[in-house]
Amino acid sequence: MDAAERTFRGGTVSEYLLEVENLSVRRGDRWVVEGVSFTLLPRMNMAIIGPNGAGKSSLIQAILGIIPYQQGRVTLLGYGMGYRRTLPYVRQQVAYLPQNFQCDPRIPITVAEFVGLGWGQPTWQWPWRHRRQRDRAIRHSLQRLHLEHLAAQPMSSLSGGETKRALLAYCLVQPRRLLILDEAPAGLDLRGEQQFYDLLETLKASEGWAILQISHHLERVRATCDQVLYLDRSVQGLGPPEWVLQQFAA
Ligand SMILES: Nc1ncnc2c1ncn2[C@@H]1O[C@H](COP(=O)(O)OP(=O)(O)OP(=O)(O)O)[C@@H](O)[C@H]1O
Repeated sequence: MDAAERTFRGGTVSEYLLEVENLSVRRGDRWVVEGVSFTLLPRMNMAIIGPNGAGKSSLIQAILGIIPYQQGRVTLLGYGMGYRRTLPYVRQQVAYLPQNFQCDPRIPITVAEFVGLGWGQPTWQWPWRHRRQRDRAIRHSLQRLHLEHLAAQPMSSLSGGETKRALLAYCLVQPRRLLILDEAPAGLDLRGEQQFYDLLETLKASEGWAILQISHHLERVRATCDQVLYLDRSVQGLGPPEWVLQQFAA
């Protein structure tokens, strides 16, 4: 049941996909994120920009529950991220593409198996009942990313560009509402980066994803994003790309 459905059933939830309220994160003995608030609408593409060490990755990791936050509130699809009962449902709606992802060669996982990790059913259902459905979803996802010929290869043997495509296949293997990217195309050459973003735009349009992305590529942010958040521990600017980039990243 998502936020729209809960509204339909008479609940009082907002139209936002993601709401971050007054979030503060401590790492070691320092506050690295302080009092950050913003909202994300369905299908919106928002970039988080800012200097090195500004707290961008920490903010995203706290939103995803990878690291703890000390103050504030995160609401995804109308559910507080702190509720264990709804967390598996909420997590299934979100995919995260980390910075510099590389599969450890000591982990013997094939590309198809890796993509399958993105496919989830509620935990109370028996997994083997869905095996056919799952295999079909993996095959379809690999086909869409032109990775069928690599399905049985170890993940760790893929090139940088192929690894990014496998990550997108992982996102695509089931319907999702939100993609969170932490400098996802880092490490690709210019052509690879262009191909990655073209693919992302195509999939965003076809899948209806909202995107929250950390980026240092200001020209691309200007051309493709709806909103920009300039972070330097706290929010320095939030608004349309033209305005934020002119004010804070000139
Ligand atoms: N595991 C950690 N323990 C302690 N401090 C950390 C840890 N990880 C990051 N930090 C510190 O938190 C601050 C914010 O780091 P973070 O990686 O969130 O910034 P960022 O804006 O994503 O940086 P970059 O653009 O360089 O990737 C930095 O000062 C960093 O040194």
